[in-house]
Amino acid sequence: MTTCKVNSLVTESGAVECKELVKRYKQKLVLDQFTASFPEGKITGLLGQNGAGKSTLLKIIAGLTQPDHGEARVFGERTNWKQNQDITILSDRTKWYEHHTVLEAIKFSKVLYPQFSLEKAMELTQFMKLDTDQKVNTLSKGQESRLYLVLCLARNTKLVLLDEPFSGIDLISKEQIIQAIIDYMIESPCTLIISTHEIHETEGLFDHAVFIRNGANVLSGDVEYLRSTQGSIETIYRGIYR
Ligand SMILES: Nc1ncnc2c1ncn2[C@@H]1O[C@H](COP(=O)(O)OP(=O)(O)OP(=O)(O)O)[C@@H](O)[C@H]1O
Repeated sequence: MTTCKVNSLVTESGAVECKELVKRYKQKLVLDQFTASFPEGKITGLLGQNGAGKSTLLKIIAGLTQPDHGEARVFGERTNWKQNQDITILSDRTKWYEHHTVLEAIKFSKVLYPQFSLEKAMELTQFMKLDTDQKVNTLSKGQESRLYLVLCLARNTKLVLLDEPFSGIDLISKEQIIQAIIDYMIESPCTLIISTHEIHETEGLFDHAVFIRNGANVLSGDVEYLRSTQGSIETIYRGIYR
């Protein structure tokens, strides 16, 4: 497949604008002039194979790591620590609240984040079928992923970055989580960027897609437009990474 960028049909301004981001770890080039726009109020799938640079990119957008070159702007501002209250990031390596119960983890989040909604957290906890009295360190991987998602979504930030929220989760749980995200977006619209290499199950979730290969944006655009011109997201993905 040829490398190209598709102009999005979405007219909203980019909530996140990345320009010529370069990131190296020692000699390894991880982001290579990465440039992309992530539309406001939409769900963007950040798609790519293992090691493509997805997590690194999300960390730069969240201001957790700095690029060597280029810039990321979130709602018009260069990423900085002050935006912490406006950005939620769910990292696949996050380990939170291990000795707390689910309810204690929720209450602790309320202390940490002023905008955190206890009401929304309890609603999501019920939907995700989590036992509020269970200790976090006894949760299965799938239950743990559900809890992290509850804690992220209840923070009510304008930008939510979910790094591999579906990894290690069974199909039914995945579908429930996807439904929870869709419901959440209807009730509390925000800008959501989700990194994943699980295209098949998540295809219907995305409004916008960015395909990253070897740290570069090789294709991006409105999902409906991509589908109408190039086929399903899964077909496009196979074409890019085969
Ligand atoms: N702190 C680090 N130090 C050194 N190398 C790193 C570091 N973080 C990431 N890398 C390397 O950067 C490359 C991109 O990693 P990254 O985690 O961003 O990819 P990814 O697309 O999120 O992968 P996956 O889908 O497997 O999670 C990989 O080769 C990884 O080994």
